[in-house]
Amino acid sequence: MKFGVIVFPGSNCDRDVAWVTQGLLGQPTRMIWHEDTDLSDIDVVVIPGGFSYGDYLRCGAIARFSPIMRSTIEHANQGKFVLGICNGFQVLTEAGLLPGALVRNRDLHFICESAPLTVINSNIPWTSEYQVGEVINLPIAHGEGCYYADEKTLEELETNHQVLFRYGTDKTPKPEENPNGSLNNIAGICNPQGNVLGMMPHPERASDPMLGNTDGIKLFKTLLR
Ligand SMILES: NC(=O)CC[C@H](N)C(=O)O
Repeated sequence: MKFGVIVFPGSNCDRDVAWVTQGLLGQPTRMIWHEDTDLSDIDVVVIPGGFSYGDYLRCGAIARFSPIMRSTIEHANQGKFVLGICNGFQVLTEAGLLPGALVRNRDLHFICESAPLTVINSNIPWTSEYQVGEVINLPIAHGEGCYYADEKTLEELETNHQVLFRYGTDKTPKPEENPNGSLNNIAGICNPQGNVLGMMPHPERASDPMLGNTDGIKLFKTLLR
């Protein structure tokens, strides 16, 4: 499985992802500058976290116009894997590969902490090593992580089982366990086909045993089976 990690000006989690895919999992990994367009050798495209273009305008709103995004959309439309983490999730919604939007956190603060999440759907390749209802802890670090979508879109996400992770320790959203105000406590979703995943929490920051938490590594590992 060959991974491609996209690098925008302002990305800051690109090396962390490559450390997981290449360093920990031994998979070939290529860093891809956002002005490149060739993804022909890549199986899994990862859009990492960070502050692409300094978060000017809106997180991810400028990055989505980078040349590599046209190729990423083609890659996704061919049914191949795309993962957007944090700023990557914001870029995927801006690019229209995932529905909804990420807006300012409810309390208007940047949040940096470990968040409990419940796995809601383990029926797609990305999450198949987790159990439905399993509670995992992943770091969150964002200022615009509040997931928003209109009522119809939310309903579609729920009925199509596109919600993969919710904040909190229960499958049913518990408002008191919601760190950023995301509707339905949504922390991660996929497209209807299940090949494109976007999530605000950082699985790559909870993968190396040296960091004391490996709850995130299964997300990268499942694709290798
Ligand atoms: N860790 C990240 O990717 C941060 C994303 C974005 N810059 C935000 O603050 O919301």
